[in-house]
Amino acid sequence: MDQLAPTEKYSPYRFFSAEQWSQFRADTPLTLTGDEIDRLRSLNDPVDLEEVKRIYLSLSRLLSAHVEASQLLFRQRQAFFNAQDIVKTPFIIGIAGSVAVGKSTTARVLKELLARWPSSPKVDLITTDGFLLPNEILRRENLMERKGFPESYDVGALLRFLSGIKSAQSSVRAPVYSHLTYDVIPGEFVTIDRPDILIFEGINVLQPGKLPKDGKIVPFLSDFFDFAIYIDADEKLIHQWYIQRFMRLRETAFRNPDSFFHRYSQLSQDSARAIAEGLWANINLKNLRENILPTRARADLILRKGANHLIEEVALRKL
Ligand SMILES: Nc1ncnc2c1ncn2[C@@H]1O[C@H](COP(=O)(O)OP(=O)(O)OP(=O)(O)O)[C@@H](O)[C@H]1O
Ligand SMILES: CC(C)(CO)[C@@H](O)C(=O)NCCC(=O)O
Repeated sequence: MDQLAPTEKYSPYRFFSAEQWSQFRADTPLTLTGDEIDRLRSLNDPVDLEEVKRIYLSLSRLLSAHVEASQLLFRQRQAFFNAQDIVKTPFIIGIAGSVAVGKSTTARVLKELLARWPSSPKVDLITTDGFLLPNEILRRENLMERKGFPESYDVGALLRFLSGIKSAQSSVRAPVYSHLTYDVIPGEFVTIDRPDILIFEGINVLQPGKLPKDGKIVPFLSDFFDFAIYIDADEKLIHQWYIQRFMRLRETAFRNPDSFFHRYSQLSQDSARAIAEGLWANINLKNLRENILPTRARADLILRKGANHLIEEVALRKL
């Protein structure tokens, strides 16, 4: 693993090729069909049944072991306190990585696989996009070019949300973001009601908390996580995926007059590409280098993708 495994002996991780990793699937059954995978895939991400078998079944088996262990610990603590009234809290999985690296596809595939475990757990998925400050505030604070940077999120709301989930509150609300309008949808929320597992996905989930207004240090979002995954790839590849996705969206979503990027569907191919290159270089790449990649070493598991979006290497933290 060129960038990940300089000297494994002194690294907190163990490194596996995709082939080695796939062996850990053991007898985990394949519970998804090709059609179901087609529906879960994001634009541009070629995940298929082979990839689910190669990578995701072993991951599902590993996560099942973690969930079981945390339930055992929960029961032991109940016995320790001799208290039956302690409520079980959801197991939270964080998924981090660059814009356009494929976090949403991974999160959706995992959600479906985990929900198909024999115990049929209730699995919910939330992205941190909903916790971005509305464009109105970003404009006022001159932060429109900083969308996705730590200061563009409502960190207090993120922490309140996770702390509500972790304290087993019923009906915890999360705001919703629209990629079409490029803004938080006013007054729209999803309600999360005591799931067994919550998958929490976003570029910022492994970042330290710092309230934008007063710079005060607050807890890490990941203090609430039971397991954290980082999706990794060479920055040149992610760049290519971002541009390809933008150019595809230009032919599809941007045609919608309600799209924030509608004007880019009217531009020539070259001008649109120049816009995409600018957004990548000035916002997303900067954010990757300054704020996202530095959080990689905080993950329990790193999935490293190669040229065709397929995972080539896996790093698992030694306990
Ligand atoms: N401007 C847009 N218009 C419509 N859909 C978009 C737009 N930008 C992104 N999307 C879609 O919204 C989803 C999430 O996009 P986002 O930029 O949050 O991706 P991400 O989660 O950072 O990247 P990925 O899931 O690829 O890691 C993806 O399926 C993407 O294809
Ligand atoms: C919403 C985020 C920050 C994260 O998903 C990202 O998709 C984004 O909009 N980045 C800002 C630059 C851009 O438009 O690509």
